[in-house]
Amino acid sequence: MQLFNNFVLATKYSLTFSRINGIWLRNIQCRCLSSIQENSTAKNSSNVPAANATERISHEQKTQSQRSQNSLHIAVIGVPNAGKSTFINNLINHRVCPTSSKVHTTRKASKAIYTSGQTQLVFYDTPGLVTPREIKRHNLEQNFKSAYKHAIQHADIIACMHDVSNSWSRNALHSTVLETLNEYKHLPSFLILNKIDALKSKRVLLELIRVLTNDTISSTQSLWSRKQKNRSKRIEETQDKSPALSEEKKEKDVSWSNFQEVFLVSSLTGSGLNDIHDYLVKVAKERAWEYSKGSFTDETPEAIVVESVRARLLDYLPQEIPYNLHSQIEYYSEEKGTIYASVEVTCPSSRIERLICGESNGKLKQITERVTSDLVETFGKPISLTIATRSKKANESKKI
Ligand SMILES: Nc1nc2c(ncn2[C@@H]2O[C@H](COP(=O)(O)OP(=O)(O)OP(=O)(O)O)[C@@H](O)[C@H]2O)c(=O)[nH]1
Repeated sequence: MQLFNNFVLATKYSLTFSRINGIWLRNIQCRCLSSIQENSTAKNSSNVPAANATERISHEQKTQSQRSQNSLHIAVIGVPNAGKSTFINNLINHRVCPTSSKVHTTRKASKAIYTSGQTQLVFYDTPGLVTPREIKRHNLEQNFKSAYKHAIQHADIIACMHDVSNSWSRNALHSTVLETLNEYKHLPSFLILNKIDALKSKRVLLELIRVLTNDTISSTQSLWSRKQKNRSKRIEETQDKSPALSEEKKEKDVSWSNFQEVFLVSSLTGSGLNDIHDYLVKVAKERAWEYSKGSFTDETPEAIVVESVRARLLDYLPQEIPYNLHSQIEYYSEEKGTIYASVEVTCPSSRIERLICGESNGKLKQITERVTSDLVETFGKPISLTIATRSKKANESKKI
């Protein structure tokens, strides 16, 4: 449903193309979009000394309102392509994390922030959990594996995303996921069975819940709304018992016994996301917000532009080719409410560069259009984007 909304929003943009100095520019005017706000820490404002009575009152009011603020930091983990970024974007109803149909779209842990009522949810979108072999195969950065650790260390709870659409892998939690859950067993965790829309028969889900939770959560229990009453008690009990559990009881190597809850969702269609939202709001901790109300991410706009280009290159180019490209920002500015950005994509050879550009630069134009509309959704502002390709060997560049 949320995707449909995005589509409706997208139809409100008027699109124009212009070619300046041989460069295709696509200017998108959007009519009714809110603007993304700069991140600023709300926390620090409590340290400002009140200079006079009025300031003191407003300071006290602020402190009072901070006292009633809740927040929760959620690390979303899972194997590559499980749907972590899609889940976060659709739960917070804002396109913050780049997504693609290929694995390893997310290369570093980034935050997506959602504030509703008194509660601020901070999601950590983490790179897919990988083995050293996969790091080599997909030319991943050396710090790829440690990126999610940094995220989990700052999390209050772990959301474990499991793709049920793949009949080969759905019957077991991946070894990297189990290793991570075990390493951070002091943190509460919950299981998300994602992509249920792709299942022909939902009956398989009951057995999956049984197997993946080691029979500790039954399918009827997994409906969160039915067990809210026992929730707090159970979290405390599990947290106390976690270390002992791991010593006394050996986990089956496909399951995890300490999940607090199980949710069945389709991140793509939005089905089941409201239940997770309500659950997270309920378990949020009484704590002052770290970000101001309008913040959606802690990423710089330049980084968002580059990552969005990278994500669409993954979508549009075959096999391993996009993994060998290097994208970097050439230019970024904002003038009169419009973003102007240029990204350079370095290709390993002119053959690959030709492949990206396509006949008469048709493919590069398509990619540029797609990234542009992604970025309009993210920033809520018109954007004029240029993607330039350059071959490492030929040292010449093409621009669209
Ligand atoms: N059918 C279906 N597809 C989904 C769902 N959620 C995500 N996808 C698709 O799965 C693919 C991967 O989604 P991402 O959100 O990029 O996955 P990720 O886990 O962040 O991937 P990495 O960056 O590799 O870690 C995309 O093509 C999504 O459209 C879902 O609920 N149903």
